[in-house]
Amino acid sequence: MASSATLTTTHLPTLRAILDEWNQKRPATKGFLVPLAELQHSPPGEDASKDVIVAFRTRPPLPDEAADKFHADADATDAPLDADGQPAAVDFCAGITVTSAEPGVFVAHVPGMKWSGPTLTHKSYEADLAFGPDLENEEVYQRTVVANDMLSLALSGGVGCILAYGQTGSGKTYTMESVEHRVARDLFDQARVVGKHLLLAQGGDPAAEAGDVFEFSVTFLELLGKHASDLLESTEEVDAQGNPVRTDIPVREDKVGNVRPNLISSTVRSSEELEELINKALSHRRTTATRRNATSSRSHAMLTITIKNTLLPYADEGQLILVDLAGSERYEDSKHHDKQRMDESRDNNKSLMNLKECVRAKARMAAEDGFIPSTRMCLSAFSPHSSDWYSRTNTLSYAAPFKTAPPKPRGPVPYDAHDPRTWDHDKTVEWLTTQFTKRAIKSRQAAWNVKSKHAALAGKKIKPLADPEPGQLDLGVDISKICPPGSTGKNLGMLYTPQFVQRCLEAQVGNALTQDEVKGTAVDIIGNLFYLILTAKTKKRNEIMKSRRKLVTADVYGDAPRRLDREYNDEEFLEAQIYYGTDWQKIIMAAHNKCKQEGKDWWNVVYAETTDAMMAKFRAHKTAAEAQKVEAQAAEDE
Ligand SMILES: Nc1ncnc2c1ncn2[C@@H]1O[C@H](COP(=O)(O)OP(=O)(O)OP(=O)(O)O)[C@@H](O)[C@H]1O
Repeated sequence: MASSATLTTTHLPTLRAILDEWNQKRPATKGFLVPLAELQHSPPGEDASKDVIVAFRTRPPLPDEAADKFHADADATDAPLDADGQPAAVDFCAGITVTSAEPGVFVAHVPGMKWSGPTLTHKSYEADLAFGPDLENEEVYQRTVVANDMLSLALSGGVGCILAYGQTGSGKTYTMESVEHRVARDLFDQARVVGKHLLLAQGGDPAAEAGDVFEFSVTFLELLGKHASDLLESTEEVDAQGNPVRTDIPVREDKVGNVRPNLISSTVRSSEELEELINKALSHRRTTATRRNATSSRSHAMLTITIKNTLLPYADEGQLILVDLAGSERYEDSKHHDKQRMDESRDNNKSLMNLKECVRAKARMAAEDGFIPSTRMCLSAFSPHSSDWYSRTNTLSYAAPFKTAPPKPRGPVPYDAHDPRTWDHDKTVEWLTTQFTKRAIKSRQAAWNVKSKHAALAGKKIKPLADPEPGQLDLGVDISKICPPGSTGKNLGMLYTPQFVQRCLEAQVGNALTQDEVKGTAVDIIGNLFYLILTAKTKKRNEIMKSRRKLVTADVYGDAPRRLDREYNDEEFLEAQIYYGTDWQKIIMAAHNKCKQEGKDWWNVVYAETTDAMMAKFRAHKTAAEAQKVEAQAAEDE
């Protein structure tokens, strides 16, 4: 394994020739399933939204970037020079080719070295969508947010979340800012459409201002290292880099484990107001010129739009969460940073690792539970350059947990009366009928009580209420419309409260229940269903936690050598690389060359042994440094 820059710089002409040959032989690129023009005019169908979507995007090379990437490294002694002894002009060398847009497939061209000379390994990676360098932001937005109906999902009380992850300078901010502006552009129009639909379902006035059905509030959080701040807070003070100095805000956990940063929540009533707020927050975001990116956002930024349905004030609030994560940095990206930037990079990398673990845990839970309640999207951004292959592998391994396969069909699940996820259609209809029957009996009794009271006032007595004949009770709704053929308890459990309420309103028949009664009953019933699901999930989760084997990181992280007896976590691996600096690659290269001479197995034996030894040295250094620190502290205390 050679240093990415060294290997590709020295052997660029050969690598380009191999790439050309591969390009000539490969089949034509597959496009998207639906042309953009059709996508824009056909609203997404019922099943258009997926639970988890992984999208790749690679940007075009920027002017002069290729030369910079290959020659900016002061340590690169073997960079080709021109006749004047200056670094020779370097043309772009592609590190990624999109071979299919949907399903997304892109091929990463990984440089390597054999005795016979440099090699390129063409590794395929799959996602739901892959956006090549020529695609505009509008198309990316249409095919991610619009095609997956994320705005309607949030307006229906659901949660839509997009996380942009990738190496520094790969195009996350470019993509996410464009998504944010387009959400601001479209959200209120979409709210009017959905609002009108809701008003109509309730027999309300369709001409009424449907936009008033929803209330929108916005927060914008910035996380930089261990500091959280509010991007909507204005401040006059600036630091040495010209970035605003903002006060840290407390981040607390509530009783049920939700993390609650203490942010200003601003109400917005129109596209213009939302756009203004987004612009204000983005202008407050800290950026620094780094070697990889002249305007590198050094922080994670999280825009949350919370949507309250005023027709159903007791229902779940919908959320759109758009997260532009700080760029991941390798040693090569960060070695010219000052101490503060170095600390930021370390904290950023650490938090990205932690987030990855959370995503993995959530994805596994969802797969085990067979129940995923929202749409989440991981938008992975990639540099197009051949020299960035290592970071690319890292980004791909980051996206992997998102792609945790949806729960596989495991054959019929045994029926459990206390777990709606196990109910088939008939059992679900039976349960709904019981629920509405209870309500109808209550209403009937209440109506009889009123009549009886009136009669008593008039000195009369009315006949006692007879038990209803089976099947004769007027439930006020058509259950077959609430639970149409094929629909099960699990399907109902995936609806959000407003969606279920709307379904019940549309299923209303006769006069047994007023609209308000249908609404109230629907909210109670879906609440009961959620409660049953939550209880069943908690019970199952506890069982799983008891029996869960220790997770082995090797199956997800990809290329770093793993040994079951001596696991490296990625954070430590990265710290070790920073500690070794350029020596890291030198030691690896020397071991690689020796291994080739001796004809040993590189990947499973020599690479693993070499990194083991380096990690041991790094750990010893860390222990000694800690001890020194303690000693120095003790001396200072004296
Ligand atoms: N699809 C694209 N088309 C044209 N230019 C792009 C594209 N994507 C990114 N760029 C440009 O590339 C540069 C880096 O992009 P951006 O700042 O979005 O990277 P980033 O991943 O957010 O980096 P960091 O993590 O350092 O903040 C910017 O100059 C941006 O304008």
